[in-house]
Amino acid sequence: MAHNPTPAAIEAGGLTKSYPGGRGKPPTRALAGLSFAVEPGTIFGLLGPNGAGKSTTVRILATLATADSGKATVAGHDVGRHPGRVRHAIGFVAQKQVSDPMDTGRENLVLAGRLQGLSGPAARARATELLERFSLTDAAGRLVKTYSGGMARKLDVAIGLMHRPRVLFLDEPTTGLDPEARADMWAELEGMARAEEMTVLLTTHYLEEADRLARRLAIVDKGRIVVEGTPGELKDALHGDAVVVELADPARDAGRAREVVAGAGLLREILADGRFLRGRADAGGTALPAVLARLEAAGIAVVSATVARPSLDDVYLRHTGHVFAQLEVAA
Ligand SMILES: Nc1ncnc2c1ncn2[C@@H]1O[C@H](COP(=O)(O)OP(=O)(O)OP(=O)(O)O)[C@@H](O)[C@H]1O
Repeated sequence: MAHNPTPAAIEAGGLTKSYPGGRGKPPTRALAGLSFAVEPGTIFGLLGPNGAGKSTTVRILATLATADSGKATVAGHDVGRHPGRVRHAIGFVAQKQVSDPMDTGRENLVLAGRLQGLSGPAARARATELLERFSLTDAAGRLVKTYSGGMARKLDVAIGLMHRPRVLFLDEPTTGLDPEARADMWAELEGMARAEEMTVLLTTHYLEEADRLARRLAIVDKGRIVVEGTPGELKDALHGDAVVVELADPARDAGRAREVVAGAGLLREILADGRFLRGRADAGGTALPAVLARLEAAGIAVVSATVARPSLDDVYLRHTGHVFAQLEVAA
């Protein structure tokens, strides 16, 4: 008998979506045939700059928008045919605050639970559990308007979890948070995903966030997925470390330095970039001393030299052809 693999918790196949341009302008193509699948119980990251199509994808999967073509299932339900079943199985944490600032944290949670169909005692018990999980117990009785941005964001995530969804959509959970609140949120989300055994689809425009939280991630550019894999796989596929040498007198030496290094066969993809000579090597730590020795022998002075493992920035550049812009959205 054929082995029946575990069905994906989220499956998107060939999604397309255009928005009308208005005033005779051509339509905006937000999704141009986007496909991916998420294994149950894992965090999957959709990574891309503003306008790449991440929110549109999440809105279609959460049944808040319809695709022009393509197919999607969430928790085994077709989003087009059974939107009610999908809604029952998911939690959706949008970018906008959903809690009521004039209620306490606990009141917000209990009300959300009641709206989602929990009994009073069940909603109160779940609220207590989630307040504890997100380190909000001490603030539970305070009005949300007194919360910091990070606390309000954590409360929003807790609201999305009240009915124990099997799949959680998190749309840019740390946009607008300061670095300390962001790090705190990452730690909370890691613990939450483990404890709740949920599937999480996270959209983000922070490379570091995807690297830290996602088991697998896909880079979205212009409405399609350009590459997908674990953060490690994507970085390893770049083959080798980045070696960077800063020249003391680039105007005089850059061309010759490039020739010397290329001639020795120590680096590949060599690029003279202003003061810097960049290249790749399988083992940067071994290649660098040899590169420096050759340059010294050729009388070329060096100011500094570094070896770095490839980062997701390098992955992004390789697959999209442009540098990742870390766009900060004002809170
Ligand atoms: N309601 C709409 N009407 C017209 N165009 C839209 C609408 N929503 C999104 N778009 C356009 O579709 C494209 C994809 O937008 P989308 O919001 O999905 O991207 P995103 O990657 O989520 O970006 P962000 O990080 O800003 O949320 C963009 O060009 C955007 O301007």
